[in-house]
Amino acid sequence: MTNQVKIFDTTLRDGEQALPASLSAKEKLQIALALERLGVDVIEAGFPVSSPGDFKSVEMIAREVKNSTVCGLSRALPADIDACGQALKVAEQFRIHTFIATSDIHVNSKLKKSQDDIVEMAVAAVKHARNYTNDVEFSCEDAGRTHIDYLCRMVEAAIAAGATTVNIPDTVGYTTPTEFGGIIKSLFDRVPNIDQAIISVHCHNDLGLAVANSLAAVEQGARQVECTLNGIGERAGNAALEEIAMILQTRKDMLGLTTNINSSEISRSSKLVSQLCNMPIQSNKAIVGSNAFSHSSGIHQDGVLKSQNTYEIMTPESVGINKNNLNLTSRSGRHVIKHRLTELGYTSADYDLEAIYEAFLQLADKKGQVYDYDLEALLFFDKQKHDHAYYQLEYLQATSGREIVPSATVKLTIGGDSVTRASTGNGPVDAAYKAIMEMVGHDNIDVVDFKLDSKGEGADALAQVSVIAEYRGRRFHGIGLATDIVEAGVKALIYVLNNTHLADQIDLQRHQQDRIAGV
Ligand SMILES: CC(=O)SCCNC(=O)CCNC(=O)[C@H](O)C(C)(C)COP(=O)(O)OP(=O)(O)OC[C@H]1O[C@@H](n2cnc3c(N)ncnc32)[C@H](O)[C@@H]1OP(=O)(O)O
Ligand SMILES: CC(C)C(=O)C(=O)O
Repeated sequence: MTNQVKIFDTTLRDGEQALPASLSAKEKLQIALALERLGVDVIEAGFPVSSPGDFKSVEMIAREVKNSTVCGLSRALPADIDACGQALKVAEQFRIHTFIATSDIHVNSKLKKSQDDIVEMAVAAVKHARNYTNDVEFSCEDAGRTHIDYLCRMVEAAIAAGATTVNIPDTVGYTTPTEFGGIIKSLFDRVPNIDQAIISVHCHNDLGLAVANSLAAVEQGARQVECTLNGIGERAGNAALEEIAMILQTRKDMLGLTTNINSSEISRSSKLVSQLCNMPIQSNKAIVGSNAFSHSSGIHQDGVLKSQNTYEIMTPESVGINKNNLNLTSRSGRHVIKHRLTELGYTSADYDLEAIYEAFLQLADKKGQVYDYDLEALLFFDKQKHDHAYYQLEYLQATSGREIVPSATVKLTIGGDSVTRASTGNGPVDAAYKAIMEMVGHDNIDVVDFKLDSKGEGADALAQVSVIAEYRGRRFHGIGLATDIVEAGVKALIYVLNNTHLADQIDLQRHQQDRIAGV
């Protein structure tokens, strides 16, 4: 048996299921490219049949990603599998992942079919997927609560039908490590054709055991782990990729296993996901929490100063965290910005130095000192900027205070034309939003959530606003970052508007294609 464990990342599929609003195709692509740099073997990019937007983003990722296998999920239904095949066919290497539940509770109460019917559907689905690719994964949903005899029967049938990876999910995070490891061991002991497929695991964190269960499975021979960055996913989430990767790397002495993960990419990939998904990382989170490499008590600090490994079992650098000792201010030049970005793990292909430097100077003039977080935020927003964004903010002035009516004047570029409006409201953000909505003419956008966070250190922190808005029955997420709260709020709304505009365009294209096809 190989000592290589494949890392199958499902941040864009199971992870996205946990978000209150979908990511845009562009955001998903940004995450997919980060996952590729991180070295994941398989990127589960989405569930193509679920919506035209998901189909498009899977197709876009399939086209752009070259060094990881791109995968799409489907129920055990021909139409779902066909959607995967269509969306993925542009990829250099792709996998179709099909699944059906096998536990009594799901078979009887949800699928309402017999066990024989379910085996038949699974076999037919795997065979159908093999018409598109030789790389087919089959999952027994809720395997953790499936009777072991039936699970063995299903795994054997799926492999005989052509599944090259068989995944054993603990869908509801119910099992304990000894129990889950035991399930994997039983499969290896009892399924006669098991060596013809890779056994994979997909553990949820309902009892906080997702990583421990995945590790127990690997110790029993599983050679693929499904996981997500920062552990995001349905309910309490999935096994955290960064924890699995660093356990295997740090305890190679005991486990003797390797992965293809380039661990120095972990920190910035994790930040990107946290930022785009608006899912803050708890400070004591293993590997990527802000306290993961901080030492606060005297005995620890003394130990670390004498020898870092007294209290650090891995170095911050090994996960891409670099300690900064250069102060970045408006007196800094391009060289130091480039140097710092290189230290943070970015290459010149990741940014436009002139654009970043200009944004940096503006920020430094307002803030004095610019921290790593600020620099990464500038990079992040630079990447977000579409050169031809339909809606762009040109000018904003807002007034508020006691005993006056809050008002705002906003100038936007809309599809290349400049438009200005002024409005009043119950606060400056409300006034600016009213002015924008009037210009945009959307009375069907409903802002359902507005969250303000401070990002960075102390009173110097930047304001980050996250907005969720409903538009034509779907939810869109936007983020805005600025030294000024009103500006951050306006940028977040404009971000949403650009995403709704892209979604409208995808729908329009789809209608045109349907019309041509005579549907
Ligand atoms: C454990 C997991 O994470 S599984 C992945 C979860 N992800 C998603 O659900 C993606 C988002 N979902 C969607 O967009 C929609 O639910 C769709 C497009 C997939 C399906 O929508 P609808 O056709 O309206 O069906 P709906 O979601 O209401 O119900 C699911 C149906 O699929 C059936 N089903 C569920 N799993 C499977 C499966 N693996 N194979 C075949 N059928 C299945 C259910 O029994 C139900 O069928 P029924 O209508 O005959 O009762
Ligand atoms: C579809 C499968 C792999 C899944 O997400 C689960 O069982 O949790």
